Amino acid sequence: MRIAVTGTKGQIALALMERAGALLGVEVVALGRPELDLARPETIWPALASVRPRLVVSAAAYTAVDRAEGEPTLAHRINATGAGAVAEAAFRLGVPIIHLSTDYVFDGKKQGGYRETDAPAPLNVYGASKLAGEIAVAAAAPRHLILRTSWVYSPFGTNFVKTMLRLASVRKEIAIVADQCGNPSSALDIADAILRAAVAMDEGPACGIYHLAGTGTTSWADFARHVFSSSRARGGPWAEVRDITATEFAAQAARPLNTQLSTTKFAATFGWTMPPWQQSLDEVVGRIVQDDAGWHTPTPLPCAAIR
Ligand SMILES: NC(=O)C1=CN([C@@H]2O[C@H](COP(=O)(O)OP(=O)(O)OC[C@H]3O[C@@H](n4cnc5c(N)ncnc54)[C@H](OP(=O)(O)O)[C@@H]3O)[C@@H](O)[C@H]2O)C=CC1
Ligand SMILES: Cc1cn([C@H]2C[C@H](O)[C@@H](COP(=O)(O)OP(=O)(O)O[C@H]3O[C@@H](C)C(=O)[C@@H](O)[C@H]3O)O2)c(=O)[nH]c1=O
Ligand SMILES: [Mg+2]
Repeated sequence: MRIAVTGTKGQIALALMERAGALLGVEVVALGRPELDLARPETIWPALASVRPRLVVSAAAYTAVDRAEGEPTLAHRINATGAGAVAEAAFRLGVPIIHLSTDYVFDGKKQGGYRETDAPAPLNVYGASKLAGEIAVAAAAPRHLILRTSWVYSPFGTNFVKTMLRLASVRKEIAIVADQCGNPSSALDIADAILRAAVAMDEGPACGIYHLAGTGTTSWADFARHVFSSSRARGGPWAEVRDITATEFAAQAARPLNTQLSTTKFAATFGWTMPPWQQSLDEVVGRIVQDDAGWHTPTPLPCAAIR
């Protein structure tokens, strides 16, 4: 099965390529700028048509949550109009689409886990643009899965885990928001889930919105604490975490306080639950610490070795 994924350097696109690479008979073709530019919808059909995929995974997006507050038009063009054009192209090709969305479509005021039937009410521009994207995708492509995930981290690209390890290599203590809760999700686990859903979509008419996230809920502060204990155990950087409130952190974009996602619908439909976040995080931290010699104090090389 040939899968086209949007975005060439995104976390989920790279994770999908890695995970599909281990499977016989699955090929992933990544499409990104300049050939496929979500901000230039006229590029989308030619790029996707040239690949002739059996399934489209729509993973590229404008994901800079704070920057989006100052660029609402661009965020909507990419995350809503662009996503809709990808879905239109999938429909025209006669193939299903799996589109990625976010926990930030919710306002975070619910106690407990959000279900697919709960009403979205985004607090920030990014969340509003992604909600508009969900609506555009569903309208353009009847054979769609919209997977809302959250707090994505991986060995790839930019994410909270890598930011924390970089900060810890230069700071002893880091102040981190402790009053926002959610489900950290490994992009590698999400890729495994996408591949399962892809097979089910190929065989039947699965469609609709599904929540898909790591098992277990935490705060950003406790998430960081776990990153540091895991890194420290492997000789990587670590720092003390000081709890602060979101109000104290004063980010540009408002963020929801609780976006725990209930994943029972995905589990019941596709027979798959993501592992506990701590387990997946340990694996990812291990890879980051091992891969990046920059976290360790460099050992000076003897002159002979340099020559
Ligand atoms: N990161 C997270 O915590 C979460 C992400 N999601 C959603 O999951 C999906 C994947 O996220 P993730 O892998 O983390 O994303 P990343 O931020 O890692 O990557 C985003 C990708 O989108 C590409 N992109 C941005 N603008 C355009 C454009 N105009 N045209 C084509 N490509 C573009 C980027 O390209 P380039 O590399 O060239 O910049 C990059 O490859 C997104 O839909 C996101 O909204 C949902 C919940 C949480
Ligand atoms: C860097 C840093 C962040 N924070 C806070 C800010 C924020 O409340 C929280 C997380 O910050 P980030 O900017 O990494 O996370 P953010 O960009 O809000 O992450 C979101 O990205 C989008 C794409 C999604 O879809 C969401 O699911 C979610 O993962 O941590 C600190 O408290 N201290 C720090 O030193
Ligand atoms: Mg961010």
